[in-house]
Amino acid sequence: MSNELRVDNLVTGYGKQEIVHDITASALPGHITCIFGPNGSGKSTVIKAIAGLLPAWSGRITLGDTELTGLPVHNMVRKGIVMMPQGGGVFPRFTVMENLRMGGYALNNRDITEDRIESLIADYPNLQRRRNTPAGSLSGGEQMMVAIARALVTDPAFVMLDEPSAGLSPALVHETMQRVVSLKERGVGVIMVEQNIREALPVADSVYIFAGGKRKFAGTQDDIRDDNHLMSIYMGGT
Ligand SMILES: Nc1ncnc2c1ncn2[C@@H]1O[C@H](COP(=O)(O)OP(=O)(O)OP(=O)(O)O)[C@@H](O)[C@H]1O
Repeated sequence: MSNELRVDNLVTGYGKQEIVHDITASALPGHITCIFGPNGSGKSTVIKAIAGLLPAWSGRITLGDTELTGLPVHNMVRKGIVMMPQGGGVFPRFTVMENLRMGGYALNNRDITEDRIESLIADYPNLQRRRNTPAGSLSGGEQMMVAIARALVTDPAFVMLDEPSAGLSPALVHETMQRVVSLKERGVGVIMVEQNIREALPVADSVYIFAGGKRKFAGTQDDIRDDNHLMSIYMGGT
């Protein structure tokens, strides 16, 4: 498929330690692809490799017909793939606007960056009001909004979110998932690593489960719900 983001037979790790063993997965624009699995199963490692933060030891990363394997982060951003790290990665001493401008660094065009920020921030009234406030003084939920908005400044085709619900109250987790759905509605492909399966599963168009650095399941949320064995082993019986 022309705009499909794929990893094929990905192997990677840290130092000499192989963490991800031959994982194949794909994601579509305008879809939410969720990756679930126990702690330490390699979920974050896979999305770091897709983002260009970790080299692929073997295997391929492609977007449609474009080869992405081996590209550094700033080139991945130019190809339309951005990642929001665990915790959002917002710089607390910088203002909301300064954080958003950092999202546009790879564009290398101040006017486009400013225009994009203005149109994005219009969707986030809380951030609009606090645009000159240091991000560290915002609530956890607002900081997550800064992180998501910052990921959108380059107008990406795919956004990878590493545990966006971590540390948020149940109400904010729900709001964050609604934001994720709104990304999909804009046509953005979302790849989301999540521990909060209860909130994330209902918004997922496709689901992967990783365990021990291997792919254990690929399918839809309905496939998972129908599989009692999977539910009890990997999903905590949710
Ligand atoms: N920077 C690093 N250096 C060395 N080992 C690492 C590094 N980051 C992660 N690991 C190891 O890689 C393995 C997989 O970690 P990863 O973060 O991908 O797991 P995960 O499935 O995302 O789980 P979690 O939800 O706990 O983050 C773990 O054993 C972890 O200790």
